[in-house]
Amino acid sequence: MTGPATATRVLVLNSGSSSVKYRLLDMADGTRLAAGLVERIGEETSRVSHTPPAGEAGRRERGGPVPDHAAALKAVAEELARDGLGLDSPGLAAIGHRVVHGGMRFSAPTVITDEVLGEIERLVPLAPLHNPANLTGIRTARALRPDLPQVAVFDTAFHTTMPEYAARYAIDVETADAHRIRRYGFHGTSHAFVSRRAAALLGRAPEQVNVIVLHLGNGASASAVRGGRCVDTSMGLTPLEGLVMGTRSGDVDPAVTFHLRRVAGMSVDDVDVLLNKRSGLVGLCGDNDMREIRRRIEDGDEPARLAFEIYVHRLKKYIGAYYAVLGRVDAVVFTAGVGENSAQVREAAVAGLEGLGIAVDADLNAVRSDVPRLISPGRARVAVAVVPTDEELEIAGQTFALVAAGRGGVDRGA
Ligand SMILES: Nc1ncnc2c1ncn2[C@@H]1O[C@H](COP(=O)(O)OP(=O)(O)O)[C@@H](O)[C@H]1O
Ligand SMILES: CC(=O)OP(=O)(O)O
Ligand SMILES: [Mg+2]
Repeated sequence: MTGPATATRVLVLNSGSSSVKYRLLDMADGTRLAAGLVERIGEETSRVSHTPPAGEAGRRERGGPVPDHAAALKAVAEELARDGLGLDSPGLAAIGHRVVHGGMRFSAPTVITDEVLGEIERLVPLAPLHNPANLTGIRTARALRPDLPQVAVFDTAFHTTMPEYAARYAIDVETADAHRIRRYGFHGTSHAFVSRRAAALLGRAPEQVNVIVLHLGNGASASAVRGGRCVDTSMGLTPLEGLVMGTRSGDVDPAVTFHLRRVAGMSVDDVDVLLNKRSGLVGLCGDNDMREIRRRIEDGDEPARLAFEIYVHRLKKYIGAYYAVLGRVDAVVFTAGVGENSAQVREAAVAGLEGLGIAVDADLNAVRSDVPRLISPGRARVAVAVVPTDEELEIAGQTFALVAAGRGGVDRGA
């Protein structure tokens, strides 16, 4: 086996509740060696799609049940081995894992020890949809390659720079502190990557620009980034707060919860499921895919139209709020599945904001492309941009930098 001096490959695992996304990169030159997705884990109709070094043309797909995350990781290892890139192949320097909740403690990528694993476990109640899957991914990968550094890259890390007045909720301080209740924020790996790329698109250093990043995927969040540091973000204690999402409500009056308990006799778990899984776009119109919602709107479907309007109204409110927070905004940046692909969402979200210097050029907005691009009119005071996110690439970069430097992550204590 090649020694650590020449090991430059990083495997990234992004374990979701029912899927595992993975990518194998050679960090020496940034080559993507392989990538893939295991979907619908735990169902009869699971699917493994694997893209080998040859690229899309060599893509392999197979069905058949993948009962759990351990089986999913085994399938990933098998697919990689078929390309001669198995977990025991020479050159693998580390495995980087997306971990959604890192609490107050982890503000940088961190080498995973038993103790770090215990802390991620302790944070499960704050990210019940995400951290358990992340943990299974880590445990399985460690069992397969116990000798290899495994690195956790936290969604919350980028947001640890928020000032106290943005991170604290206005609730009784003792209760909040006793139960670690505060705004943590999520999708930080994406917000960090996209805000940096946006600065590059403007031809300036990240320290010189203020940007509003709108990460609109299944989960969605906004952040205000001043000079490369996050100063506010829309997700909170958990990834439920803020924007309207595929299945999550985003902001609601917390009294909705008491009301449903008292009046509708719903349990806390019922309300949890309602707000996390049966709300957002799916709760409003039955569909959580923006493409389908747009098709229905074209056909004159009223619930789909209203769902769309609620979605973009919330987005517009956050753009305005973060404009006020930042004072000066250099760019409003759209990213993730909806942000990168839906010209209608982008147009509707900034409609009427010309007074703030924010507008899109209809022709530029209509262009379909997978590279970072400006969509605002030439002379606009505020640039509006589409910048594709790449969480896996960012995780690989952070993982490799940490391993190459041969040191542990910043650990600020509990
Ligand atoms: N062409 C498109 N037009 C509008 N929305 C799209 C398009 N392609 C993908 N999307 C949206 O992107 C969402 C998924 O975003 P993505 O960032 O991949 O999600 P996640 O990583 O959170 O699972 C889908 O729910 C879909 O609504
Ligand atoms: C934190 C979060 O919401 O992640 P995702 O968008 O992957 O669900
Ligand atoms: Mg995502």
